[in-house]
Amino acid sequence: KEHHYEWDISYQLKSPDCFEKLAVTVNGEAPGPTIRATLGDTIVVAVHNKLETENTAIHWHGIRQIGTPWADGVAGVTQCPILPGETFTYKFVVDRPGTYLYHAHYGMQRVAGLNGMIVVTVPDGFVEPFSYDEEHTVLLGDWWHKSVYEQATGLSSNPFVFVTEPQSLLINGRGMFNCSLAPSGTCNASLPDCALPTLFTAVPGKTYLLRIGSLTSLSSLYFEIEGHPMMVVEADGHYVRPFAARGLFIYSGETYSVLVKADQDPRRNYWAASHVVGRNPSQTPSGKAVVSYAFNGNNPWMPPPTAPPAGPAWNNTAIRVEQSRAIFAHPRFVEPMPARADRTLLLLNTQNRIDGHIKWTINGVSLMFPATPYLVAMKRGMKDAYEQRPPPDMYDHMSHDISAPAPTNGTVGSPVYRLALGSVVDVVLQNSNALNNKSETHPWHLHGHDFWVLGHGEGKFNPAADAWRLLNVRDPIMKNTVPLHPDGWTAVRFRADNPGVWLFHCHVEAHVFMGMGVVFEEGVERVGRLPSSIMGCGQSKGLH
Ligand SMILES: O=C1O[C@H]([C@@H](O)CO)C(O)=C1O
Repeated sequence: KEHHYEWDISYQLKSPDCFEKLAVTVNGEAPGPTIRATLGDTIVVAVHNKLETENTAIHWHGIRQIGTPWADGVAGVTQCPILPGETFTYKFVVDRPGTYLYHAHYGMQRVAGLNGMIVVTVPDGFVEPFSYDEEHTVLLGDWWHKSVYEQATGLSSNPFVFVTEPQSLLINGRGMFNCSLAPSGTCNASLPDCALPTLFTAVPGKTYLLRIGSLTSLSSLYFEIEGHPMMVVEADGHYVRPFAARGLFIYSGETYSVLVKADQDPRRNYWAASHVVGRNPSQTPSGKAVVSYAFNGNNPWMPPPTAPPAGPAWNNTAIRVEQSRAIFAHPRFVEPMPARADRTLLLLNTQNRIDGHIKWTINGVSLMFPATPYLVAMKRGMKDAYEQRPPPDMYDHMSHDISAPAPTNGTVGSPVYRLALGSVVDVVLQNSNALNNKSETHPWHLHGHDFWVLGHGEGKFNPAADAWRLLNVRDPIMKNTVPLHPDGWTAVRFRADNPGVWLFHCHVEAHVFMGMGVVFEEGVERVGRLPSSIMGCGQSKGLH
């Protein structure tokens, strides 16, 4: 079945947390509509860029784009940006059930609000390893009152100005900001789109599947519902060995499905809350929504009688690592993993000062996209369109001290890891201290593939020692996004079996903007004829 959408992308004045601000919207809405389809369906989205003065591109996060690498939606990697006034049509197949996301992938535009969810259901007759009565989608976000332009300009300025912590956390596009903190006239609790929090209704006794996704730009979150524990059953489109939790740590770019039973006192309402973890949340109030039972006499708009839950200690890294380590494939859905890798990349992130600018580098290289999208440049053999020298597979892991800021400068460039088609690649992400002497959380997202999550560890991964023995090769979960925790490492394995050019990057919008990503290529010669609609910029001018 084909699903057709016509999307007008435009700026609109929105006040999701009562502060009025320009937001990039889909057909006037931010977040955009949820795309719903069944396994094997084709999605066709005609994107009309009505931003007047700004380009756009939309990435379908978690969709592997098998055979359609030009539809991945990353401006600079898989296509030229969509210019104001232009229409670009994405067409792709949803080939695995689960919960996925979409968002802008042009500069830092995602910060301005263009995001939403994709729900792919199983076909009739397919039995999932759990059951439920109804479902709700829960899209988590963070929100700034500064414009995306101010944020991007600060990051690329000398002196460097970081984006600061978000003013609000959003749940399905709604947040709560204390207006008394804002300059008068900018914030008003009676603005129509801010007056009420998101309401989730529940029928007493029913079991709900919550499809939770995070598209925060910076924040790592903990999501919980007062008095209602969760059973985690799906992650990034893969069934997990179910585990119970009071709440869920979720990182930007991840999705989880959890089961929640509506078995509490139906005569009152309950808070659902998101809290910042991993960074100091003192500037960011928790996100709040309300769970209300459909029960005679219960008023859905009555605030819950209790104080919202406070969430865990934001700086307790250990409990977050513990959750990461508790996620395994469901025993009946273990995807067989190749026993060993053909190639291992040890990728160290450092924060560096390059020509007076603060950048993130991976093995010394800060990624900057070339003017010609990689996919076009590589398929057409435009060798001077991007850096030909490959980036390093390893960093100097013997001598590098991860608890000290980077001692050396890096370079800014556009090199590519060229992977043999069909080969198995291990990637060990290694964290280190930024220039401020702190190690941060970095959720890494791989385009075009899922990876097996081999493990998370503390300190420095040492390939020569017995670090490999710590890895789970028995029932690793597959995901497309995984956190790299502070002061630690994360190891993943994937099969480079999807011809195309694929970004692998930190999903913190400011960090990828500062260069925290790498590009993989495999089998680009096997990619079918490129649509001319992805061309028109850089050396592909005139090929449009
Ligand atoms: O990328 C970042 O820059 C600042 C700080 O590290 C500057 O040194 C910060 O908190 C980030 O997440």
